[in-house]
Amino acid sequence: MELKSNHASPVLTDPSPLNKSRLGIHPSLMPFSQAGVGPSFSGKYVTVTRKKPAKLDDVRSNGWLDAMKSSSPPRKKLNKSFNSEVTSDDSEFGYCCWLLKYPSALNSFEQIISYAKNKKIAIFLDYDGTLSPIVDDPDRAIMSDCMRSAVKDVAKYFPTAIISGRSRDKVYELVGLTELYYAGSHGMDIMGPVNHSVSADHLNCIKSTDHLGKEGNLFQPAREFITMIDKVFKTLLENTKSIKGAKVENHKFCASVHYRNVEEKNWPTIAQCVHDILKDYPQLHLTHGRKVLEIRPEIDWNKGKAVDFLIESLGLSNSDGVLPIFIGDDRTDEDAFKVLREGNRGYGILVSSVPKETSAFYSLRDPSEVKEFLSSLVRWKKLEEEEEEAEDE
Ligand SMILES: O=P(O)(O)OC[C@H]1O[C@H](O[C@H]2O[C@H](CO)[C@@H](O)[C@H](O)[C@H]2O)[C@H](O)[C@@H](O)[C@@H]1O
Repeated sequence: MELKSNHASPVLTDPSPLNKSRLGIHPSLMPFSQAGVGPSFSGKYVTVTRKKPAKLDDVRSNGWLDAMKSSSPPRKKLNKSFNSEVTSDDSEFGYCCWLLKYPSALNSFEQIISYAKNKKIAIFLDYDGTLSPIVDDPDRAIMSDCMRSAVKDVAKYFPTAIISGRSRDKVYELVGLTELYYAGSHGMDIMGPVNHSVSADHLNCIKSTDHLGKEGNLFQPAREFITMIDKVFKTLLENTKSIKGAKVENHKFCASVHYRNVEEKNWPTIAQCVHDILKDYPQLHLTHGRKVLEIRPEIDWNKGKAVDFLIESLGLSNSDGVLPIFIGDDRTDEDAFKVLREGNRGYGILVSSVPKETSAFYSLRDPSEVKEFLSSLVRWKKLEEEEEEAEDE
């Protein structure tokens, strides 16, 4: 592990960004071009040219199981050379070493705000594992009242959006704050501010109204897939119903199969169910989340593109005076971290209590540190505004 600190400038070299094969997806299941294969959709972002994946008899051989095992960090790891459990002191040491590369955003707060001075900050937040702790039952991933008020406060000072893997309706129901923008299904369902130039540029972007009747720009680049995802969801529900602990969710533009509560000996069966579905739908592909397999449309769209879309919608693109900050904990958040890092544009902050490979720039240990970070931003901004007012008087 490289121990050199990288916190001298907001964005440095990308530490070997994650790619599909490293996420455990066998190359034979990765999308590749073959003209004329798959339906032709009209949307600007649909790039369905994938051939059916080769038949794999055993999901063990294609890397899915390895990816499933590593998809949420174990609390303790075995030290193979000594055949003993790594002590918590060892884990803490490993975490401290990792912090040199991905410094705590709390400890680096002064540095962050000195870079943010005279810039307009835009905040992008993931939900699960970031605003709410990871729990066994996805329906019980409740955000605390103090986190809700921290997010509400932050939205008073900075444009703030939630970008979640859940459906937009579900994440709105969980967060319940009208002052935010919401993107569901990993950014495939965005309700952003009205911006006429944006809707003209993007197909599938229409004027719409939100839950409270407020007008916004609704962007759904995978609209054509709604019926297909619903069908896939129903099949998954049927095919996994005998697997104890399995849970399937329909997020409208993607479907999730949770195996957190499934005995590990049954994980191959879960993987096989998902694998069998993907064989029938070459227009869809797999991504791995935290103890969850997700089936998504094969379109060129992700949380990173959603961040770009929202920045543009907010009228903040093409400006050096903008500092986007994305806070997330999941592999799907890496797309957003990469967009900010590669464009030298802002800060990705990974929420993790264990060392992880990431394209984020800073880290926070858990949702309670996320809350502290958001509150610190609010305190700093308030003070800055008070000082400006005092100077004007
Ligand atoms: O992008 P996110 O907002 O982080 O959503 C990602 C997934 O979050 C949920 O699952 C995860 O959190 C659950 C509750 O803590 C946990 O039980 C599960 O194991 C995690 O994978 C959600 O249920 C998924 O559909 C989202 O894709």
